[in-house]
Amino acid sequence: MSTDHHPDPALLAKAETLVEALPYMQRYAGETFVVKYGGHAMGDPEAARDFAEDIVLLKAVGINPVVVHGGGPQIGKMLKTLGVESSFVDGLRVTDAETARVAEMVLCGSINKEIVSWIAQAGGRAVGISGKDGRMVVAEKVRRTQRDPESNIEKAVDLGFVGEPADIDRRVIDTISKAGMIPVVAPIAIGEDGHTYNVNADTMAGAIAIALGAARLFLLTDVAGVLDKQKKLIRDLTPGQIAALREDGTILGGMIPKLETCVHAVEGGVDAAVILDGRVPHAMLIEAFTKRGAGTLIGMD
Ligand SMILES: Nc1ncnc2c1ncn2[C@@H]1O[C@H](COP(=O)(O)OP(=O)(O)O)[C@@H](O)[C@H]1O
Ligand SMILES: CC(=O)N[C@@H](CCC(=O)OP(=O)(O)O)C(=O)O
Repeated sequence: MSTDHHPDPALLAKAETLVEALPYMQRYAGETFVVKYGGHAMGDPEAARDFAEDIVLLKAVGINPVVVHGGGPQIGKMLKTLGVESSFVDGLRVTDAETARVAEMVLCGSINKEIVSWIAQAGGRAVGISGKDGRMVVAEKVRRTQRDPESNIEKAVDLGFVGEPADIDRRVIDTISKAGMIPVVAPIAIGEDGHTYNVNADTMAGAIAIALGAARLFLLTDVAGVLDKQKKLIRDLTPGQIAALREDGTILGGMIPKLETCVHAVEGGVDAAVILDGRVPHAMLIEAFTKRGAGTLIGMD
């Protein structure tokens, strides 16, 4: 028997990490975390394995994780293979009937089932669904206008079958979560008109987070979080500060709809939304269970 009372420092550090996580685990037990896994964050198999382990760990400590995934780059690749032209307006893919068919095939088919498999490999039980299943998400057609550069007149642009959630029935997700399983949702919805609608994955995740009264909305992407003009990570933001950063041109491109989703979510009752780097190993665990956190946290003033 050892008489040494000082354990290996490396083991002690591991134990301390677990103890540091305890108050966070206690705080979040029984709460819902909605996690959006973006198409860009999805590329690397190693990162995908870490992501799946984090999700299974959240479930194991009594949190209800709900995964909403993207797949924009993968849809783009398939459309190219099939010779279908694709364009974007304000970060939204213009979706005709053929594009909607391909988006549904890629999102609900290969990507959704791949994530379900990763979670299974990490020891969890995931159920892959789309917004159509159980009539969970009923979408309405997105209406946009654009200024014509020649006449300077605002004109309506038809994005086709691009939808935004108008009505969410949480029963399917609740049933899966209560059964000890993890819902994995593809951002495809049904319209009142019976058509298939393509929904931006950030928008879908935000709407589901509000409907579930989630404690956290995590948006996993391919940057460290929101960066300032010097490319330094901004750790905390409020809706007011986001409006100012948009005004001065710090926030551009895909970050604009992402932050709109975050503001909408926290104003809709989600405690906080966090933009995280999905390429960083275990970014979600660092954010949820350590004092340091990771990424940019958006909360109310
Ligand atoms: N201030 C900013 N901080 C961080 N990223 C920004 C900022 N402004 C614009 N971006 C861009 O937003 C991108 C993330 O949005 P997007 O490409 O739509 O992500 P995803 O495909 O994961 O949903 C970043 O890769 C970056 O190019
Ligand atoms: C309407 C619309 O733009 N839908 C998106 C859905 C996928 C998505 O949002 O994927 P990421 O999160 O990986 O970008 C699209 O067709 O690309």
